[in-house]
Amino acid sequence: MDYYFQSFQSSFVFINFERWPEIFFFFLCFLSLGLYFKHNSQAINYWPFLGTLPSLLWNSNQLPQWLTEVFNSLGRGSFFIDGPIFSNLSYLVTCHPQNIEHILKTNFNNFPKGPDFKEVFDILGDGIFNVDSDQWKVQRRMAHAGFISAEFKTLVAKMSGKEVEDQLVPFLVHVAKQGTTIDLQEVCSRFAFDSSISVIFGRHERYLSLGLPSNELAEAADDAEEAVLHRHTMPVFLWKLLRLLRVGRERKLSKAHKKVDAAFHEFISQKRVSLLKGVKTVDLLSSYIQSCDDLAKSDKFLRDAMLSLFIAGRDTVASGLIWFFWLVSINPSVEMKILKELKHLLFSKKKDDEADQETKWPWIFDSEDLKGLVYMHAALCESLRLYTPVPLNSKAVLKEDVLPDGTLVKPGMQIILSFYSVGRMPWIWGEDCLEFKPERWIDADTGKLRHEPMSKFFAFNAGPRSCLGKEISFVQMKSAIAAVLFNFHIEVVEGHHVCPKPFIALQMKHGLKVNVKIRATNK
Ligand code: HEM
Repeated sequence: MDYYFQSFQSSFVFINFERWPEIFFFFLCFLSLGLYFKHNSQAINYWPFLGTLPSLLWNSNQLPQWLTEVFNSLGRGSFFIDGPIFSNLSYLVTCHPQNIEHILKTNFNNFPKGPDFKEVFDILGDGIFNVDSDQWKVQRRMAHAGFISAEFKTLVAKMSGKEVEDQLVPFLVHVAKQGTTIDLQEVCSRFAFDSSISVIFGRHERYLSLGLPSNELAEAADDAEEAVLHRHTMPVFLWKLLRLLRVGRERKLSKAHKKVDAAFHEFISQKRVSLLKGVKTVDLLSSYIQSCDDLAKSDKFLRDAMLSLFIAGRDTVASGLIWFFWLVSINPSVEMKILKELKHLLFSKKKDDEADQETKWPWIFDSEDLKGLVYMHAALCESLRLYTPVPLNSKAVLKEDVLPDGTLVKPGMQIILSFYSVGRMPWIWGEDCLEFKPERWIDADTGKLRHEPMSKFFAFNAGPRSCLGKEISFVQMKSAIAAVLFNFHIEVVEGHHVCPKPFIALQMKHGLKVNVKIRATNK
């Protein structure tokens, strides 16, 4: 025992304490290299001192794809991203369906959005996306009341049909006749903007029309979203400093903020006036104002609430549509099956004496009829699975908890739910997970939609905070899809490179350049 004590003492003497910084440095190097070799996979690197932060920053422009690569290379559904030593920065990233279910449903109260989310998305104010607990409950109750009203649902169906008939289809007819190449992503984005404004404010903006007019609100929203996204690619202190100094994208954001505020305050005051005059309109803003809730007396409350709904509806629907059109264009057999289903629907609607008559062109389907189309629904779900419009979601942790896959999470930690990766894991969807196969949603025996895939499909979130606009977004997307595919043939320009660009919703980095051909009239 003495011997050990003495040798311990002598080694103590041997260490020159004036050189402790070097010793400490070498100790850290040793530790970090150990971690580097222990944890490194091809897709993620644990750097000495810096943790995984360099990998995260390096891949911040293609986060959903990179996270998917890491999951695949590690061969598991959860991993940690750690910041530099002593930084306290720790993210758990997961795509494990049971973890996601646990976080979004089973132990919902333990995983709020947290204050960081609100800080980055400060432009949304106290809208539904930015709030937790009681504030969220109030917003959810008011929004829910608007969404479930039968009158509102009827109006959405009517308005979607009208936007398709009066704007989308005439625009494509013109393009097809001119033979010009267009960016279909821009068309989808304009269509979604108009749909969103009509559902929320009952207004017809006609952002999608010949000549592609400019629109201050749409452009301000784009600028704002781009700047908010940019905040994710730099340390918090840096974007806060840029905000304080009002330079770069932060300057753009502040200008966009003012423009959005001005437009929304104008829409709100006009709506108040028209409701006072007794003009009856069915839209979400009217439903909030007429709710008689004290909160609805505040223009600031309405501005925040409507802005969240606007962002929720515009970007997601545009994203859902563009990836669908692209996937269908490169999978002609799927396109044929959708057309077959549409033709069948059309002929079943024709009266006996009309059966032999030429079908009027362009043909616009009634959105109510589209609800029953199994194959189209399956194809749309399949496209949302592969190109999930909201690729990532983030949650904070209140109390320590163990997730179903055994991962321990602690207060202060941030969790990233990678919905994009969920759809691309062979162990979740099978070896053919990267293939566009609507059939996986259909029961081969009954020909009906299968329920099982829904348990691992998080495109619309899940649990108490699941998407309130799911039903109306299907109505809007199906109306557009049916009209576009039935009346036109979309050809992607040869050599056009398609790759995802995360925006608030998943977009195409280079847009989608297409030529539009008129499809031969169907009898
Ligand atoms: C393809 C279309 C859509 C997709 C994929 C989608 C997806 C989602 C997702 C993932 C969330 C959770 C977001 C979060 O927790 O941060 C969400 C929430 C929400 N969505 Fe959608 N959405 C779509 C369309 C719409 C539309 C058209 C509206 C309404 C105009 C809408 C209204 C909402 C609302 C109000 C919430 C907040 C729910 C809450 O926090 O309680 N969504 N949506």
